[in-house]
Amino acid sequence: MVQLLKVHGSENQFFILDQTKLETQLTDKELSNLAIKICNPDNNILNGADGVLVINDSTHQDAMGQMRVINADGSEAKMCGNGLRTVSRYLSEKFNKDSFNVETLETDLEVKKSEDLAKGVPAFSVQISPISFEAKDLPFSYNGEDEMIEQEVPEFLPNLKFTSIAVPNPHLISFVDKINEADLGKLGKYLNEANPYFPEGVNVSFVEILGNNQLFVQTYERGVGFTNACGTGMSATSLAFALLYPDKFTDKEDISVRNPGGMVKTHIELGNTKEESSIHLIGNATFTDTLDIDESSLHALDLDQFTIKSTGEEEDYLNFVDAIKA
Ligand SMILES: N[C@@H](CCC[C@H](N)C(=O)O)C(=O)O
Repeated sequence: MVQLLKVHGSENQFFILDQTKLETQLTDKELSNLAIKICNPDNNILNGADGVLVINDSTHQDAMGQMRVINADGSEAKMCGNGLRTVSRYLSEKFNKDSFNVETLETDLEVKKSEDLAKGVPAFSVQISPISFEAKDLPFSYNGEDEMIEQEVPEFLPNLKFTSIAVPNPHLISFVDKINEADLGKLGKYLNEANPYFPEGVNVSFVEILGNNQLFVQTYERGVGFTNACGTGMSATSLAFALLYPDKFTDKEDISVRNPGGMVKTHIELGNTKEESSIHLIGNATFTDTLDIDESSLHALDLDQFTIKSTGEEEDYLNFVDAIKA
């Protein structure tokens, strides 16, 4: 028997698969097909998810495990901030450690257990790195520009300005007075189909500034569509906020970032260059259900065979969300 977990960070939903527990690891093709099937809400497995987080042994000694991120459409991303918090909790409980490194596709990231956000709402703080603004790292192409910072791009939407940051997955951010979901959906869809600007697609976030060090972020994710929250998106947005709105930002305090699924905190320290800045993302790591299945059924993608049990944690999370709304 193998056990998968259904988890979320700010209701950005994932299934965790610990490949180290399998006799035969799933191939990349099997992982991609698993994500497409299990994440599709029409298949009625806990209402689907935004992706699958795959845990492997680390390829070297400095990290306690490796995280891979497979989006709901089967594509692979370099990073996932909300997902990394849940993987950190999983590894922390597996190895009984509160502070360690997790290997991701581009680099090792420092993670550590934080104070619970509320009763029954465990939280982790994760480093978000590396940071790049360079067109080649997103990648994007627009009028031969090397970077896109508070740039008007009428081809995207008139009257808005856009900033693009890789952390290292790609983000396009626009600060708006009021989020227009229809515009966000249209632009997100356009930039994640074949288009001349972002050949590998991009996560698109619209941001409202609610006050000093207070943001609301909504994201249309590459490989997924609208999500309740995107951790790397809220992290890249917080850096853009610190750089573009110095009168509203202080590094003495965390930034509070609300999202449709709840709230996270980010901590930004600006560096000598913007790329040398540091970003930490702090938020819930909630395990909602366990899913048991024979390894053979998993390889055969016979997902009707899951035995599913609730952990009871979601009630505490929803109480926390009610409390922050009050
Ligand atoms: N939800 C994630 C980001 C997941 C990857 C993204 N869809 C991409 O393709 O870059 C997060 O919390 O960061």
